[in-house]
Amino acid sequence: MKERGLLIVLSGPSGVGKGTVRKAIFSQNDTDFQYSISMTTRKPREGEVDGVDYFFKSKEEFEQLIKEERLLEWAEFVGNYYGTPIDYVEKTLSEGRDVFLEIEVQGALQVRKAFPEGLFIFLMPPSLSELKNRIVTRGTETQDIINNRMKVAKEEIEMMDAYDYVVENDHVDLACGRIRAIVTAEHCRRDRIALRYKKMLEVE
Ligand SMILES: Nc1nc2c(ncn2[C@@H]2O[C@H](COP(=O)(O)OP(=O)(O)O)[C@@H](O)[C@H]2O)c(=O)[nH]1
Ligand SMILES: Nc1ncnc2c1ncn2[C@@H]1O[C@H](COP(=O)(O)OP(=O)(O)O)[C@@H](O)[C@H]1O
Repeated sequence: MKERGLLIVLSGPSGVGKGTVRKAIFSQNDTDFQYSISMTTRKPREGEVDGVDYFFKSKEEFEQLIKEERLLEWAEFVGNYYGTPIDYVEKTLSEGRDVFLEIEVQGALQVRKAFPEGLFIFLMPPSLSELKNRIVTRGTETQDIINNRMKVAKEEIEMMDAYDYVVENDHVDLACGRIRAIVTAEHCRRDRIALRYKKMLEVE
């Protein structure tokens, strides 16, 4: 039987650079994690493509998915729903492939309950002023939303104890390197109990 893949969860406050770091990780050719595309009721931003960046859903469609228990986790974040389709995650892990989720903090805490064996990484800004700077320079949000996101960000940073690792996103390349190193180390740690190595001993 194939061993299950590793569920990797990258979370952290809005604007810290989760999307940027995730895209940088997946742009590297030797990345062999599978990205789980989320569902959202948020309107697409310019350049975003349905089925690539998100599966864009109406509020009614999303509520139906919740009712049918087709989401591993979901959260309402600054006025929109976001959620992870459960079928893709289960299928991919059972094929022995690693799944990578990039989600906000409430959702990550739900996943921790469902998958305590997952690898939970909190992406940390170098400072709160740098976090605000990143949200402002991205230019996708109004002043009201920025203030709201900063308030939520402080509450989210308080939740970092629930994670296995904290990675500072000072420079995108450095943050990616740290995440890849953590995943590699986690695989090596789990290899201690891996069936394929135990089986080696059975061969005369
Ligand atoms: N709980 C949960 N959060 C998600 C999911 N997909 C994306 N998010 C998070 O929702 C938040 C808002 O995402 P988005 O509107 O794309 O804005 P941005 O990430 O700040 O550019 C971010 O913190 C995302 O990481 C999901 O499936 N579940
Ligand atoms: N290490 C970094 N240094 C400087 N700017 C960054 C860094 N990482 C991300 N950014 C910028 O910060 C803004 C927010 O990043 P984004 O990936 O959208 O955050 P999140 O997905 O966590 O909300 C973007 O304008 C992005 O280019």
